[in-house]
Amino acid sequence: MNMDHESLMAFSAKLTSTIGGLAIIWTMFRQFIPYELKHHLLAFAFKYTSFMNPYDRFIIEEYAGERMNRHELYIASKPYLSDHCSRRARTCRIELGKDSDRFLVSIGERSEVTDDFNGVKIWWRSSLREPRPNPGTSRNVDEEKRYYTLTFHKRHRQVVEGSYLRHVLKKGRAITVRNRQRRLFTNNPDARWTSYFTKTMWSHVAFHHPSTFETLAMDPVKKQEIINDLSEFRNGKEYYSRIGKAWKRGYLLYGPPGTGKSSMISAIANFLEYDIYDLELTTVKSNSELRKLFIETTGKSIIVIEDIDCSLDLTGKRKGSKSKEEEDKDNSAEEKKRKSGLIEEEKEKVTLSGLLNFIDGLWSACGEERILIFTTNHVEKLDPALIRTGRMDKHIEMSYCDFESFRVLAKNYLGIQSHDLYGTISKLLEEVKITPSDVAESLMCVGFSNADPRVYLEKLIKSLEKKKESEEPQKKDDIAEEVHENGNNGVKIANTCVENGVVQNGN
Ligand SMILES: Nc1ncnc2c1ncn2[C@@H]1O[C@H](COP(=O)(O)OP(=O)(O)OP(=O)(O)O)[C@@H](O)[C@H]1O
Ligand SMILES: [Mg+2]
Repeated sequence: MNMDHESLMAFSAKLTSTIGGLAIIWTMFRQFIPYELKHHLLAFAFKYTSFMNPYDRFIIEEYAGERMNRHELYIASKPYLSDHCSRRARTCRIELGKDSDRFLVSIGERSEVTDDFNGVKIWWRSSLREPRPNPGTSRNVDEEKRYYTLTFHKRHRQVVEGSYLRHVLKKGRAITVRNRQRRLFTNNPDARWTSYFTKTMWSHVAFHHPSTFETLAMDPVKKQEIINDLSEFRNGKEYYSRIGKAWKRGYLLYGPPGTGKSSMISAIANFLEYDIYDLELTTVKSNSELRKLFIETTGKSIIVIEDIDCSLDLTGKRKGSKSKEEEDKDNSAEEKKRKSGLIEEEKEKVTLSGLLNFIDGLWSACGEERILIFTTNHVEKLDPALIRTGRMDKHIEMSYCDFESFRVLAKNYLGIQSHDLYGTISKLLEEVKITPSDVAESLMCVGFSNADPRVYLEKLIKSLEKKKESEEPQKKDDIAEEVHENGNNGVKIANTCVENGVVQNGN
């Protein structure tokens, strides 16, 4: 025991003197060796050590090149490591998973795990590079950077490069789809790019909307057509690349307020399991801001612009549709504006042509698997250029409640498939225009789960009858107008029609 202690002392004395010696050599090396020679010696030492070191390293940074896009491999690595290796990590990060019923474990910052791929060992390390402070200012020179380092034996380089990274990407993406909590993004008017790197144009919340195609009241044939269209789109990656078209699709939803346009968007998002980007155009200041917003959207997402007719002045101010005189007038007005500097301001504004550029122009070149949905209550107000086929691939009309739609709502709200009052309701729905939203209002029975459906169906009948009565004078007015146009002969015919409750052309 005593002997051991002595040898330990001797060893530590030796170590101290060796370190001291090395320090002296290093100081002499720095001070007395000429720069050129020093450079050559260091290069040689580096070559020698890397020759002796049998391990290679790959670095996967969070942002590749431009800070606009996160590196796909980096994004996929996190779920991959959580799923495959987190059990072996000493420091883990815990998050609440989707539906809040289980925890997601991922490897923590600056921790290491080992992966095994067909007998090849790969060491992963997650790192964080702190931002460098800018002396004299409160700002930093750059941003913090996250990255993974993969270390593996040189002889496995081909396997890692050839198949392992692809395996990580594929598995990571699949796990992301399985685990992901869908999000609802909104463009935040206060989020300005104070720094090019930090500000994101979108803020988000978890998306939980219960609307599905099952709960959506509309013509069942039309509904099935939409479901098929969406399924084809979701599985259409190869098809789109074969025909040389960007993997994107545009829908225009139109119809009166309360007919289910927003409910349809939620149903589509739930069906496809996509995120939603709700783009509020009125807060977008310029076309360049719009471009940044579009570029920041991710795949598997729906970009929604609601009430498109109210968001922009979409009346086409296109050349060609104007006469020579009008164009001359415009040109002189533009000249005046240029002089007063107004033209610069206008250039910045979000315009119809700016929007159209993203739909089928430059935006098509970046990103894929995106659906663009416009909604409007006044389809007739839209510029034909905005809704021409190819730009908006599918036009879907959401209309007033018919009997089929009522049946869906009655099933949703009252849990019934049929009732002896259905006949009366069916007849009234043929005569009265009522939105699904108003029908839903009558059928709502919050907190009375045992309530008799008859009570609510009768409530609906009452509101339909009331609506019918209020519509009668309008119908009479319409007929009177026609009669006025058709002269005396028509009066007799029209009066007879009104008395019989029939509305028809009085010619
Ligand atoms: N087709 C429908 N199927 C099921 N529920 C509907 C339907 N239409 C309307 N509703 C009900 O009415 C409410 C309002 O509908 P929604 O917001 O989808 O209408 P909208 O067409 O988007 O109206 P707006 O044009 O005012 O935005 C919904 O919350 C939903 O409960
Ligand atoms: Mg809506």
